[in-house]
Amino acid sequence: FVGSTVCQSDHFTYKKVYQRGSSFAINGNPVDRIHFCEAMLIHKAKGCVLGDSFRDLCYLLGGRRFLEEKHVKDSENNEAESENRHVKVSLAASGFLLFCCAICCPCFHKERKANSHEVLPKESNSVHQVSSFEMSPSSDKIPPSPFRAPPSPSRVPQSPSRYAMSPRPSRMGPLSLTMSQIQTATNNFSDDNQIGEGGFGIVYKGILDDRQVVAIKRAKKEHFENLRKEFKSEVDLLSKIGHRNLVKLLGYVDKGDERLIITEYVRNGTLRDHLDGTRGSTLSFNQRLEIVIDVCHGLTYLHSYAERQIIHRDIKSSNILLTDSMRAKVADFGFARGGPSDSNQTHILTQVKGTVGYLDPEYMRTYQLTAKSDVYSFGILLVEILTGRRPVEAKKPHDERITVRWAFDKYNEGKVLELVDPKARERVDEKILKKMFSLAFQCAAPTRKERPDMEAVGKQLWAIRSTYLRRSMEQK
Ligand SMILES: Nc1ncnc2c1ncn2[C@@H]1O[C@H](COP(=O)(O)OP(=O)(O)OP(=O)(O)O)[C@@H](O)[C@H]1O
Repeated sequence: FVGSTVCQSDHFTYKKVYQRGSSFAINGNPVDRIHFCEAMLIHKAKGCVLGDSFRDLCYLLGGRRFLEEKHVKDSENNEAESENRHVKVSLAASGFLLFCCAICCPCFHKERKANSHEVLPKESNSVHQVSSFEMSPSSDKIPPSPFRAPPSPSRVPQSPSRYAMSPRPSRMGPLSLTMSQIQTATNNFSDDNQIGEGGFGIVYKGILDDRQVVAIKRAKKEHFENLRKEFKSEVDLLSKIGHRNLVKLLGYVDKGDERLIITEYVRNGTLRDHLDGTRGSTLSFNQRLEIVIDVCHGLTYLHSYAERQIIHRDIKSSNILLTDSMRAKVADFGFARGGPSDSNQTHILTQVKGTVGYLDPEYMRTYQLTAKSDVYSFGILLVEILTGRRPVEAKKPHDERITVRWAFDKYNEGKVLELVDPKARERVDEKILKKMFSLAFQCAAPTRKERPDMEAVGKQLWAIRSTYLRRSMEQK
């Protein structure tokens, strides 16, 4: 069987040979099924109508099923194996490489306008409820949130002992709480105490005996087994870090059928809430600047100053919590993992995890994770905070759906003022805006070598901020 379709300027073909499997090609270049379906998904988001055979082939586009054939294993401990696999993955992806660069690179896009493709999203319908996911090799279980699939313990080798489950109930951090104290603190996990829900489970507000207010994340029981690694990862990494721009771990419970993570309570909602205006007032430019500087400081600490480098992997506006004084704290370390442990290693080869719209396209393509993947997400976040738009806006016209690309086009047309969040309260100097967008595009460059590290980003942000403050003083 040979299937063929043309979407925009791309020609998709696949062949199914009896008892010999299938082969896939885009514009004549062989690619694997994952990349084939990802590319189809991008075109689908742009309005290309797929025939039944293509829909079946990439069954559940926008869901996870078509990702099941990805056989990439976590390989922190097996460098030789991972390098081999890397070669295989790279070879499989080579035909797709040019195509992918063209769609993911805002810089590339300028030259290729006539022949352009959508940037990234695998799940463009995710936009208004962007949620984390991981590209897991196999998972028939229903993911806890639409795009967050549970890991697959059967195929993914358990990572080193730092992720291994302790059979004993364990607590750490300054708090040592019993289950009954937690039940009292949360009114027996009452709905009134519920403050949010994510892929891991429900988050409750708890008030301890000494009136201290805490946030308690309770793993969903139905995904218990699958969330083990995420739980351990979050607890383990959070316990090793301490920075004012990172949510503090206070304790955890790992007993019987309960997995709870207790962190400091950050009471002023998420950055996304503030961008949406659901918290009343809207953010001033200075507040936006200070928030991104805080996030940048948190990430700089994780990447360069923590005991061991930590890559967050899920930087997004709903994971940035704000205090009453509008200082930002990075939360949700469920997908975080240690960076390369040895200085000869440039990257780690691992499953793709993160949130649609914020995911580094190079990591998606090669499975090579470095701290620069966080830099990419930070670039997307920067565009989001300046424009107020989510990374993917499915309800906008086609050419505005991928916010970073829309912004890049406008920027190149010299229309930077049109990019500013209409909810922003003040008019900001165009030169300052240009510097901010330019920095965002550097961070969201298609390959990691083009992106600055977080420390360099911080320096640029400080310089922008001092220019902004100077100009504001001059205007008074
Ligand atoms: N420490 C905290 N203080 C105050 N509110 C919190 C805290 N942690 C989480 N929340 C609230 O709970 C919500 C859910 O958080 P959680 O980290 O579980 O999921 P998420 O990041 O929104 O989604 P996903 O898990 O799919 O990435 C957050 O959006 C936030 O509103």
